[in-house]
Amino acid sequence: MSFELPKLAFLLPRNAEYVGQWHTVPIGLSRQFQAQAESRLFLIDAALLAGRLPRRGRFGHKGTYGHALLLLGSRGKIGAAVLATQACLRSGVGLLTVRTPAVGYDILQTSAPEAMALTDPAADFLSELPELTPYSAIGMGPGIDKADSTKVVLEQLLRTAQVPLVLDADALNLLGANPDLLALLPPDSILTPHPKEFERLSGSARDDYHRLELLREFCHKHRCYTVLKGAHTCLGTPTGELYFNTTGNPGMATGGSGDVLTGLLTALRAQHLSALDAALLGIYAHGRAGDLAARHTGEVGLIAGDLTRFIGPTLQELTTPDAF
Ligand SMILES: NC(=O)C1=CN([C@@H]2O[C@H](COP(=O)(O)OP(=O)(O)OC[C@H]3O[C@@H](n4cnc5c(N)ncnc54)[C@H](OP(=O)(O)O)[C@@H]3O)[C@@H](O)[C@H]2O)[C@@H](O)CC1
Ligand SMILES: Nc1ncnc2c1ncn2[C@@H]1O[C@H](COP(=O)(O)OP(=O)(O)O)[C@@H](O)[C@H]1O
Ligand SMILES: [Mg+2]
Repeated sequence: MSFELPKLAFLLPRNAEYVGQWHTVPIGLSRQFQAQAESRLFLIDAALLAGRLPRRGRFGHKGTYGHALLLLGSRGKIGAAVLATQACLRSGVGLLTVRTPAVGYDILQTSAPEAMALTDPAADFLSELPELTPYSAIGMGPGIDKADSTKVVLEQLLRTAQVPLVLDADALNLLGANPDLLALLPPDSILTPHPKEFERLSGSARDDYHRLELLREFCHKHRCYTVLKGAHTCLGTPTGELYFNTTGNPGMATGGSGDVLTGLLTALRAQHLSALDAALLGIYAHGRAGDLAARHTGEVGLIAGDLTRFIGPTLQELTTPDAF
């Protein structure tokens, strides 16, 4: 018998095998999984998220909603920077500053005039960390590439940041290639690897069940929240819970979808949501935006930029449940 993974999480006591995004799990392992995970498996659905996203106060101003810094892009991958920037802007942040290499300046200022551009002195890759004092959360990764100068920026960020971090893409690959940097990870950072990036961070998994075990170990060891992305994105927490997402569709299997998630999560962290609330809301809203977008474009025609247009309605839906 086979079940989609989210349903499976609650059926394991009776059904010791599952098939889903993570394929088939041997019967013994499923029992072991169930035994270990008793009551620490959750679905990310609207019910779980109720009350987690505060309404905007009548007298709120841009200072109320935080100032995010995004470190993004390299030559040829400024598109990733644009996508993360637009998503961040659509996710309620009060102010956004974007750091790209110089090659990104004109593109960013044109495609996202609401964001401030704080251009790196280097032409093609990030090479210097800016002053961090103004910011309430920092996201780094989409499109940055793995230049030596960018590794130095990441290390400086990990050593000096006093505010929540969201790390994605080559920020994760640089951590994987330089595991000593993992010890510098500030507690409650959010990491957003897809399975290949997660493999670079924590080694290869024997099977999909083992990958979830590695996820648990990784989050515990590094005191971080890790968003293992896929068809049923799974959030691992430092305390061992696993949360499986229920939104999203295969139309989101298109370049840049993950860059959008980085911008969204950074905006939520900048607004002073806890790492857990930001991760749960961000994961769900990202998939839900994909579902709303697909109603307009179809799954086949969906592109990552479409997601950004539906983040607003999705977050509205989560703050005012009766509005739709
Ligand atoms: N417009 C722009 O500027 C864009 C810029 N971008 C930027 O490019 C950079 C490189 O990012 P990247 O993720 O494409 O490269 P990489 O780490 O080699 O991983 C690719 C491999 O991972 C795997 N894989 C992925 N998902 C999986 C899953 N769910 N389940 C299983 N496997 C999965 C899969 O491996 P395969 O199965 O093919 O062996 C796939 O081939 C990054 O900085 C990003 O921000 C992009 O966002 C695009 C738009
Ligand atoms: N089949 C799918 N169903 C639902 N969501 C998906 C599917 N495929 C990919 N996604 C989502 O799309 C995003 C892809 O992220 P990522 O691999 O980092 O892409 P990129 O680096 O191109 O932006 C993730 O959030 C993932 O959960
Ligand atoms: Mg990615």
